[in-house]
Amino acid sequence: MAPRNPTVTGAAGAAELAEPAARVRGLEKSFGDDPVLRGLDLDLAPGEFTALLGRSGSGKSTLLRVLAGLDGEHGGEAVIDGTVAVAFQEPRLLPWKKVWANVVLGSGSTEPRKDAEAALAEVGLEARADAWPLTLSGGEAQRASLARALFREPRLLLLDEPFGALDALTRASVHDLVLDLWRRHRPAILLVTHDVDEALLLADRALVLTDGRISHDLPIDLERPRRRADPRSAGLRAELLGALGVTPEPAEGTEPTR
Ligand SMILES: Nc1ncnc2c1ncn2[C@@H]1O[C@H](COP(=O)(O)OP(=O)(O)OP(=O)(O)O)[C@@H](O)[C@H]1O
Repeated sequence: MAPRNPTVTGAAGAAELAEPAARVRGLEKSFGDDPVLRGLDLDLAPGEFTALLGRSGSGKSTLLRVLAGLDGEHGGEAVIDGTVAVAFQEPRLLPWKKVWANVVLGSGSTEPRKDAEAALAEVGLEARADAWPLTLSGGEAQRASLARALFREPRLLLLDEPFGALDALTRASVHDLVLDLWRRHRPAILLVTHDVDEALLLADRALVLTDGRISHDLPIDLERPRRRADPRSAGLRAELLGALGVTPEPAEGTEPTR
């Protein structure tokens, strides 16, 4: 994978960094007569890891789709400063192309095989470069999907429940991988998740989407050890669960919010 864009250093780079990776103002989105997003405002800072929580049907995926430019018309403004990449819960790899070809698909790389191998090595999947996507395990497919998303060095990486379909052990290893990739490439990340503990583990900031707007925008202690169920996050955890209408439980572990 190419190194991060060197233009982010120096005076011009500082000005570039000051621009939010995404700037959303008064975003409105309806399906038929049903409004989903109702005047939503949001800034995502460069390099910031943000988790987006909200009850089922609150519009999280709709917001991601608008940011990714995958949805048609909307009201208000959504400005993305730079390249955007998306990874979904179901890795959308083309089954008729080998894993390596999926990674560099549409990238215009002049040395696609070499570039794909480097990107796959970064996610620990170099041995599967010549595999067909349908032969990958869920965790492997998600790693390939991350390699493909990061290959373009996006300034904004949108993750729509990318860990949702993985078993607990695989999920933990992909969590570690995402944190590692984020630290190395430093895109701004917007992660949709139903799991408050996952948000507290991974993100710098937690948002809750309620009634078409960001109802809670909570910073997470950046100095904390990034581990599950860290007691320092207990107050914030209770606040987020309260915002989602879930009764907090004292037990550790995953807290589904649907
Ligand atoms: N293409 C579409 N056509 C019609 N309605 C849609 C469409 N996409 C989403 N919706 C509706 O918009 C609302 C928000 O959907 P969205 O998928 O954004 O919610 P979500 O918060 O991501 O939900 P979940 O957590 O269950 O994935 C829902 O009521 C959904 O039925």
